[in-house]
Amino acid sequence: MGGGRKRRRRDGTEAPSIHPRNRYAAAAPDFAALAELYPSFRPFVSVSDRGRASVDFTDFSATRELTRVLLLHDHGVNWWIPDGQLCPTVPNRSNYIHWIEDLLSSNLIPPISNSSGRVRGFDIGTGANCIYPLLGASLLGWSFVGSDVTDVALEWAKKNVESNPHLAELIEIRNANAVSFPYESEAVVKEDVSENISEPAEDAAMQKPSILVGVVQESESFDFCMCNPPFFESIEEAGLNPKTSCGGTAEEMVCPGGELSFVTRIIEDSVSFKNSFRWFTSMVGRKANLKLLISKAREAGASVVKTTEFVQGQTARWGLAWSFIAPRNLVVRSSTPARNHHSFMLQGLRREHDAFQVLKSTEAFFRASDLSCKTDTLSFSVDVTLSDEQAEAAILHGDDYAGSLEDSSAKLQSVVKGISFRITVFEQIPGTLLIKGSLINKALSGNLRVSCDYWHVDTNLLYASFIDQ
Ligand SMILES: C[S@@+](CC[C@H](N)C(=O)[O-])C[C@H]1O[C@@H](n2cnc3c(N)ncnc32)[C@H](O)[C@@H]1O
Repeated sequence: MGGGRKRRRRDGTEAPSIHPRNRYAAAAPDFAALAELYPSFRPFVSVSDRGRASVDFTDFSATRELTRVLLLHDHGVNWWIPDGQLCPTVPNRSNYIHWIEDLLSSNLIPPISNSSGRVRGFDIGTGANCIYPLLGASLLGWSFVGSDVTDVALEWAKKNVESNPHLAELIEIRNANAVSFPYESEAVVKEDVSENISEPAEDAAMQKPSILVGVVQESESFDFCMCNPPFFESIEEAGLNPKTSCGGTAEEMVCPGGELSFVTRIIEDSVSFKNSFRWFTSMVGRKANLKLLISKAREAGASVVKTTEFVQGQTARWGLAWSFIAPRNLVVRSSTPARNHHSFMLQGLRREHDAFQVLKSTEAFFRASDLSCKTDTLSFSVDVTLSDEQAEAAILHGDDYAGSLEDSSAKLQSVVKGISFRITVFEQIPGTLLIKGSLINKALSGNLRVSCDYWHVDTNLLYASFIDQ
């Protein structure tokens, strides 16, 4: 999210960049230095005539050894997986962790009470590699429940936790097959009705393992859940990327209905845990599915939906987050006048909070929401642009405030393009700043209210974030 220098794709859209807090953002792993330090890694590193060290990513053993060495060297984590299991790429997986960190630190929705005071996450389908709990615990001290359904994943996830006594207290591995019955998952109930089958819920659950319902206990609460779902409907669809060999068995990569079905079930289950999770999140592999899932989360009653795009080699991946918790700064759309500018004063600021610092904070604030920003330090202004998805989400966001969901799909179809606004910071006297925002593309008359509301919501949050400082 945000930060870093953005690359442009051929179609002119911005390519996502590595998260600025990712430890590999400044410099990619140094294979030669790692080979010096770790003799077991040495056979997998070749050095060109020009002295450039490289690793053959089409070799599973090389990819796995690189992951092992990076986890050990940079994260102090002991790790291994058996042949053929999905091998995670440490820099890519770290981006998802940092995006969640951004969601948790945003003021958008209030925190949920958590007795330990420690961030607690639920990793759906943690895999044999257990990568997200190991990264979240080692990088940020978070605690996790990691669930899975296959024997090999459960066995190796546990082994990976036990090999790290310093993290073992923080990570619990849970078998999602061993659900606590009886339970009534909406998904199961709906299915029984639609197929007119009078099977007991247990039998239906045997066919489709539980995801959250029955796995999460009633008394539990989590700051977030995350998931790298089985993306594909068949192993043929999963195919093989000839440029890499990250392994991955059918159990890991495939499920009936693919990611759309899997993440839909998470959304359906999330309704039963509206107040037990602050954020529900999942990775999504297809843009078309992302759009459908945004709508499904809204239909399920989510009050906030956020998305991001992850940098993931040649393959595009998105992050989807939703919550049922009411946003802190409610702006009632129907009563918000359709203005194309808005301003407020910040008074009594400390000396170090001058116009320049506030301008930089403004930029950082919007970048943290994954909006594209261009700052002009001469005019003390920052231009903020929403992507099409963000604009769509803004429209839907607004509908919830207005309390009407009926016309949301119609509005979704009238795609809003090119929403951007300018925030300018004026220093009135030391300690007093005027923050002014105005729409840049006023030609958007039909969507002016939406754009203005989006800006209005975010400037309220912006204001709140200054007050918090
Ligand atoms: C794509 S893998 C992700 C593994 C790991 N989290 C990663 O990012 O490399 C998906 C995982 O979901 C697991 N899975 C499938 N159905 C599940 C369910 N109902 N509950 C929990 N895990 C499930 C699979 O066994 C597999 O380990």
